[in-house]
Amino acid sequence: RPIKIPINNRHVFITGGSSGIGLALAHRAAAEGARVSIMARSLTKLEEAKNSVKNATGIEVAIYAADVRDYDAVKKAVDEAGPIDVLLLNHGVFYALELEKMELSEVKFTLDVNLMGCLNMIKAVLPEMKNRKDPLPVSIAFVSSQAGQVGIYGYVAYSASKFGLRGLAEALQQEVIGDNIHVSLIFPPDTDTPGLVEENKRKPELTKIIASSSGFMKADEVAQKAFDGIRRGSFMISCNLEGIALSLATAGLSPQRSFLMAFVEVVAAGILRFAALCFQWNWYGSIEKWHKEKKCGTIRFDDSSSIP
Ligand SMILES: NC(=O)C1=CN([C@@H]2O[C@H](COP(=O)(O)OP(=O)(O)OC[C@H]3O[C@@H](n4cnc5c(N)ncnc54)[C@H](OP(=O)(O)O)[C@@H]3O)[C@@H](O)[C@H]2O)C=CC1
Ligand SMILES: CCCCCCCCCCCCCCCC(=O)[C@@H](N)CO
Repeated sequence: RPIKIPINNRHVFITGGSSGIGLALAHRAAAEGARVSIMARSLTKLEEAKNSVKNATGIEVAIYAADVRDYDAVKKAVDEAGPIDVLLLNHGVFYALELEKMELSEVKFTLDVNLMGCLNMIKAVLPEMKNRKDPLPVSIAFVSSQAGQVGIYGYVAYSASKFGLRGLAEALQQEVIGDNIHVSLIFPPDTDTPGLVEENKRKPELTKIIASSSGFMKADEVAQKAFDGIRRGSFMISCNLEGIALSLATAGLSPQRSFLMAFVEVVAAGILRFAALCFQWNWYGSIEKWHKEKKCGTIRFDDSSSIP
């Protein structure tokens, strides 16, 4: 059933709040009159973020330096910050690279930060969130990715971590609904952030081709969509038009609050499966073409290298 989660005057705690989407979320939360706390590893980046929010809104953000992989550090930060009304699990690491070229340590790092990091946070926050005195509904929201709705070339480890969040969120929602806690998953497309600039430096060609099926957004637009969805208590929050299609096509057995959206999901299911197959046809076409070109490329290279 529909609900409304207020943001104004509530405590919003954002992991990875010192950069990119997290920083945009911090700006927006402050602008909406929330008390804001941000957490990340680098204290320098946290202080810069604090200043930038202060300059833009006049609001003093609380900062916590901790690694989400370290449960004790996370627990200490959360205890210091006090009761949380909106927990935004936004921290994340990503490199686009074929599994073959990725070190196993990088795979493990991705899963540890993106998936276990969220579980550490939730374990630390949940007891106090459940025992809150305030009867208002509260939120736990995850920043996933469109690569957490469909597997994409180059994102083996990353997609695994983000698909993991979906299972986590579906199960968690059933466990916490009795405490008026509402779970959301946010699914951004490629978004203009320092993290993406870094990722683009060594992104496989095929990852670029396939990911370009969806749009490109500004971090601030993603933050706006995120808070609109959190306020409505939406389980799945899409950020652009392709994202809406993707969420409808992958609705599966996830909960739905809006009767209108439930109706659209049912009616659109067949045609969206058709659209999904067209996308797959296209993507596998690109993969086939790329392999062919690569083979030709090798032959040409071999030929020229045999010329003295
Ligand atoms: N940009 C994009 O194209 C998209 C991004 N996303 C998702 O959005 C989220 C934010 O991405 P984006 O803003 O681009 O990333 P950025 O790299 O710009 O920022 C990541 C933030 O997470 C923090 N962080 C990273 N590792 C840890 C850790 N172990 N413990 C605590 N904090 C950590 C970073 O701070 P520090 O390094 O100091 O710890 C930083 O504040 C991620 O979950 C990402 O997967 C989803 C779709 C698209
Ligand atoms: C049936 C309808 C289908 C609709 C179109 C589907 C389009 C899918 C495109 C997926 C793009 C994934 C981008 C990941 C961004 C990200 O997370 C990174 N920048 C961070 O690593």
